[in-house]
Order: sequence, then structure tokens, then C-alpha cells
Amino acid sequence: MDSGRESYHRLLWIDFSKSPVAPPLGSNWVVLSATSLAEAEQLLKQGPVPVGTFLLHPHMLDILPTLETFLHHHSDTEWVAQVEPHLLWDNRIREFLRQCCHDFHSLPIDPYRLEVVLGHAAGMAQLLHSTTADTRRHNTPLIGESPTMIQVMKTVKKVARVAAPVLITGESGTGKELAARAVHDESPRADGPFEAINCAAVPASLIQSELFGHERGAFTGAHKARAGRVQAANGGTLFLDEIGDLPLEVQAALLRFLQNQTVQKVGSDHEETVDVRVVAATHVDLEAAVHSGRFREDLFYRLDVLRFEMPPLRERGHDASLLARHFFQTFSTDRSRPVKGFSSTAMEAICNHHWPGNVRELINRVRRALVLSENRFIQPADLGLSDILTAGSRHASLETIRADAERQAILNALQICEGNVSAAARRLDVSRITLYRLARRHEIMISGQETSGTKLPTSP
Ligand SMILES: Nc1ncnc2c1ncn2[C@@H]1O[C@H](COP(=O)(O)OP(=O)(O)OP(=O)(O)O)[C@@H](O)[C@H]1O
Repeated sequence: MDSGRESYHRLLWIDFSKSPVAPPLGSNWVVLSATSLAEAEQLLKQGPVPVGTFLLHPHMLDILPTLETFLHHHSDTEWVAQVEPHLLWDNRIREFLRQCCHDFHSLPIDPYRLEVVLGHAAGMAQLLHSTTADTRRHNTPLIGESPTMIQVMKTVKKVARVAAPVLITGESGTGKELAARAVHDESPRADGPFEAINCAAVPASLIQSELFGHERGAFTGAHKARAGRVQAANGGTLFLDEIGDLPLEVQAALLRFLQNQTVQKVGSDHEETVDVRVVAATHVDLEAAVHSGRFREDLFYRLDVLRFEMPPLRERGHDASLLARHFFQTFSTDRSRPVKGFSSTAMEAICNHHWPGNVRELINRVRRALVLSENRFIQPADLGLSDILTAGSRHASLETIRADAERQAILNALQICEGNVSAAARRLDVSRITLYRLARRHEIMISGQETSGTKLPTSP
């Protein structure tokens, strides 16, 4: 395969309708259009196409099995379905999307959202094809060089070795799912399946059968028996995202499964044994949910065996700029006036922004800047961050600026010294005791002291 970055923006656009729509995409995409599977087949024969998308209309339910075979046959391409929203309630479509597609976009087309989804698919294709199958499995895809992220990566490796459940906490968009995948990839189960389910995204009435499957006729619309996600994860890992949103009755079933490694389909009277490792994630405080009666205490203790937190992006020092450069590379285009990179003020804005939406927000801002920027180098305004620098310089008191600089200097020193407190203290020309005191003041946690802020690793 051509290893050039541009080649990842080759896109196959399949529209089966009589009057196909013109793809509303930026010129960064090299679009190959097809109106039938035969035409698509011909185009795919001419060379690899990393991303493919097709419009799924209701009249196509009949050809779903043919489409499924076609997509499986071309599984080197990352497929994105464009679907009429009401079709998403059809179990066949849901299963089809889950089995055959990288992602889906609900119609009508929203060019910006569609570009984001296709961009992710292109990024994923690049990631998958630029590494061999072997190194892919053993390389964590988490990017970061800050002490907090290095600590996360070490923790991932440690927890991957054991079979106990893992609980990943952290704000939305910090990379909890990515970390869960890394746990799976580093574990002895790496060759098994990784099944992810977002408990908040599935309607409460469907989640039990989604997780554990159902027998034919178990409820209205259950035309045939189906295995659940737990069974699908047999031999691998089940990732339960937003576990705090699981309804109480499903929590009871999940607890039984965690205790016995057995599942019972909805409408069935017998249990099946499965071998599944559970990784759960939450952005809400599960302990508080237990106190308020929204989450079962016994389930909480079952899940909370190995816990780690994904730090918010604002606590990862220069990782924000590292990630910005990474996503810039991923989504960069071959436009006639290509954007070359970030201006120094844009980088400053990236480092100063609070990132409430974490890495997901960063991805979106970089993508938007790449599409909208009229400049050779991305400016703060292209990122929607022009206020940051001016607001920062207008309102921040000298004391705040000094405190920020002190905190950043400590984080940098610890990062450079790989968490070695003595070396970092020497570098900053302060005593170890002073460094511990300052770290406590700035809520930077170094092992051996108790604060609730940023956690940093220490060398032995
Ligand atoms: N350290 C990282 N390196 C590279 N990409 C990252 C990193 N962290 C997050 N991402 C990317 O950011 C996006 C959001 O990550 P992810 O979905 O894992 O977050 P999350 O914490 O599970 O979010 P939510 O709580 O909303 O489900 C994904 O596209 C992911 O690939």
C-alpha cells in the first residue's frame, strides 16, 4: 500500500439511489463514486481505498446480506454507513452496523459531522495499516509523554496481565475507551474479541437483551434468537462505557455474570458459561451514585478491583501540543494551499486552554481549523481560541501567572526527570522537601504524599 498520508484520503462513495447526491466533502478527499456494488468492486480492484461510505435507504433492507458479504470481503477498507435515523431501531441494521462498519452517520448529511466521522475512519485506517498486525497488537495507541500519561501507560501494562475487572474513571473525552482497548491489546486476551458497549446510548428497555442476548419471541420484535455482547466477547474483553447509566435491574444481572461468569438470555431458562474480562468506565462519581442508591454497592465493589483515572487534558502539560500535532498529521489534507502547521500563538493558546471536552474537543478544534484556516499556519482564531490569550493576559493577576508558571515548571522538571523527585528538585534548585511542599500546593501528586490532584510517577 502507498504509505503517503494523502492516500488515506481516498474515499469510495457508494450511492445506490437513482439520483445520487454529490459528495459534500472538502477537496482534501479523493472521491471515487459508484452507484452499484459491481461498480464499487471494479474501483476497489484498481487499488486500496482506506475509507468507504454508502447511503443506506429503507429499500435496501432486502440486499443487506449481499452488502454484508461485500463489506466483509473488503474489510481492509474502513466502512461508514449513512443511515436514515429511523432504521437505527431495526435490530438487523444495528447488528449489521456493529459487525460490518467502522461507524455510521445519521441522515440527512451534515457535511461537518460526516467529515469528522470519515476523518476518524481515515485515521484508523492509517493507524491499522501503518503497523504490522503483530506490532499493532502490542503497541498501546495512547499518545502522551507527560508524567501523568506515562503513569497511565505503566498502569495499563500492569492491569493487563491480570484477569480481574478494571474500572477506568475520568472526564468525558479523556480516552477511557482507548485505554480500555490498550488494556485488551496488552493482555493475554489480545487475540480475542474486544466488544464495546455504551450503556448510556442503548435505551433502558433494550440494554438487558443487548448485553445478554434473547431467545426468539422473548419480547415483541424478537423474531429470532440472538447472542448478546457478553457472549460476543467470549475469550476477550467486554468494555462497558458509562457504566453508571446501567439500570438497576440490569446491574443485578451484570453482578451475577461477574460472580459466576454465566449469562442467561432474556426469555431463556438456562445459563451459559462465558470467559470474559470486564473493563468498565465512568465519567460520573460511582461512589456518589452508590450513596444515592443509583448504583448497587455490591456491583461497585466487584468492578472496582483495579481502578485508574484518565487525567484531564489540562493536567497533561505539553501533551496537548503533542496531540494537536498528531491530529494535524492525521487530518492534514492535500489542498492546493496546504496548511503547514500551527503558529506559535496557536500553540500557546492550545497550551493555555482549559479543555473541558478533553482530547475529543482537541480533535474537533484541529479538524475545524484544518478545514477553515485561510492561513499557512493555523492561528488561535482558526481553533476558536482567540479569546484565550487576550482573556488570559487581560484578567490574570501576576500572582496567578506566577503560580501557573511554577506549576508548569514543576510538571516539566518531573517529566524530564521521569518522576525522579531528587533529580527534579536538583534541576529546580530546591530541596526535596520544598518540592513535595510545592507539589502539594499545586495539587500535583507524587507517590508518598496525599493530595487529590495530578498523579505523577516516581522512579524507585
Ligand atoms: N492519549 C490519546 N492519544 C490519542 N488519541 C486519543 C488519546 N486520548 C483520546 N484520544 C482520542 O480522543 C477521542 C475520545 O477518546 P475516547 O472515546 O476514548 O474518550 P472517553 O473518555 O471514552 O470519552 P467518553 O467518556 O465521552 O466516552 C477518540 O477519538 C480517541 O481516539
